[in-house]
Amino acid sequence: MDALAQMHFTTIDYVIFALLLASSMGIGLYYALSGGRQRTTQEFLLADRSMSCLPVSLSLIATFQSAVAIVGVPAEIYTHGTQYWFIGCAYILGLFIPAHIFIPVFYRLHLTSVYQYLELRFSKPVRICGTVTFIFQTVIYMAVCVYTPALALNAVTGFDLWGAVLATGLVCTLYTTLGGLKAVIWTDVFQTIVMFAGQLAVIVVGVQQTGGVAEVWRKVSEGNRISGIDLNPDPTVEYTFWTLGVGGVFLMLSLYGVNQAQVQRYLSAKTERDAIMSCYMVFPSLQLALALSCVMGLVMFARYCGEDHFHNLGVLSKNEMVLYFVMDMLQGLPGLSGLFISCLFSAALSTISSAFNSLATVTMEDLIKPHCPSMTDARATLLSKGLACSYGLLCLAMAYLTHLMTDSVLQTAFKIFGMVGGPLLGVFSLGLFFPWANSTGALVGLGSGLAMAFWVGIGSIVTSTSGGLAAVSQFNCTAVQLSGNITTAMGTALISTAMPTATHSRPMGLQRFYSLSFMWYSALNSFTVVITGLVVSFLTAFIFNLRTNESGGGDPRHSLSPVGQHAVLRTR
Ligand SMILES: CC(C)(CO)[C@@H](O)C(=O)NCCC(=O)O
Ligand code: NA
Repeated sequence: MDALAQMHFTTIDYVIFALLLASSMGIGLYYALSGGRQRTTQEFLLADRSMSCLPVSLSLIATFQSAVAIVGVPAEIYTHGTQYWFIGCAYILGLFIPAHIFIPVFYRLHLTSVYQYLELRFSKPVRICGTVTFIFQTVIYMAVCVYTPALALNAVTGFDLWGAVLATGLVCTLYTTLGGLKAVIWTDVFQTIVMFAGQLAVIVVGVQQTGGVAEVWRKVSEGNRISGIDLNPDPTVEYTFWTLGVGGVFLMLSLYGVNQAQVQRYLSAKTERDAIMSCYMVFPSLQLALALSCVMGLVMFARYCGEDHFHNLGVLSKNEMVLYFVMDMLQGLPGLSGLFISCLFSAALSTISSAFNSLATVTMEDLIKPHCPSMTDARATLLSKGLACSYGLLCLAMAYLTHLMTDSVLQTAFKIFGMVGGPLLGVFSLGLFFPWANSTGALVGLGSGLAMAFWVGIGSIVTSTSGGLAAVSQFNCTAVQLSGNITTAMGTALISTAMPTATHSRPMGLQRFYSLSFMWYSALNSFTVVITGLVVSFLTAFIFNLRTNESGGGDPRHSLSPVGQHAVLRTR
């Protein structure tokens, strides 16, 4: 670890990092003191529904692009090759469907919380269950998000772990509480630019130091990192075209279609057209973000492939590789490591600020307001600020629990999205696409979707076969790296990658079910909700019909009242 201990920040690096935090605070203060001064819930939670499409779109990509993706994707490319890049295909349908199906419905209903839709379409209990599920999902996700950059920074530079967690958590809590959604969106814009700039700078310097684009290309192709399209239909292989391009669409729908954080941004747009445009504009920026992190993984591979001192990486986890690479490469270039650290923290801040604001929104709109109909808007605004602040503090507490994290935060995030976001996508799809689905169906469906999610999810953790490691059959540089003293997860990853596929025994029965690729979690769990929901809706409608017929008739059409409700919803 000697090489690691030498890595330190210069003053200019600290200044750049401090500037990031200060500018974010500044934007928060500006929106606390300008406009309506955050005195109404309309302004605090929905930015007065006055935003244009450009800031909204940059804010949309910032929400789910956290430090998890910045450190996770390059590590994934480094160990598995470029197959992961095919997730870019899922962005097409994953954004087109929200733009033309979800946004028009939610925007025209003039919602504040997306869960109001569930009450209008089904019933109050469905709305509450949806909200609680969302709160659960977001709280664990944001804990991972605030912890990831702090942990990486601590491992590589010795920077105090809890100092970094506290700095992010507190700064973010402050500007979110002061400036409301306007501050959240405009800091997202600023932070997205810093994020792109940091990644781009590292790539440019990395390519230069490795000897140019041609040299990088030669090394990654010799190391077999450029993957062709993998059409293997086996659903237990982590990354194939099917898991990424098809399973990924459901992941994208649960994030960009029905997640409160994103829907709230669509709703803050000044017109429906702006909302749809912003969704379209996410496409190029998200492709850019994906390309930058994939290329970073390739450059990282090109730099370390076959180098002796690289065995140092063996003592790092997958989550720390990128930062090690960056600090190693940028030594002697003051300012650049500060820029990259700012990039990591920008990504994290923009994600957790969205989480705080959306959590405050749903708690206020779905859990508190319905019980206090006489509350004044001034009171509600004050309470929302208190909620945003409390969720910020809760996030710090949760980060403390994230000690138990697995070795890949990227996979952890995808599992959270699939296990909890998947069932939510299912409930909304049930309501939107199946007019005859009823409230009982939705409730039982959501329950079974979550049960299915935790069955497979926990099964995969217990048997720890989740997807296995898609073997890239030849890995030229492995031999050199394995000579180091490899004790940790990343070492294991390399060993498994290097293992010939033949020795990798195929799991059978339940084992096979548990080893389903986590990229399919969203699809599996949302389908479970829809199918169970439909079956239960038919059964309950049938029983209801029997009863009304027994009790001497009544109009059988009454049993189809959900259709009526749906029609009302559509014509509003
Ligand atoms: C969710 C996608 C695929 C698209 O936004 C990407 O941003 C990503 O890989 N996110 C990982 C989770 C995170 O960065 O927190
Ligand atoms: Na982010």
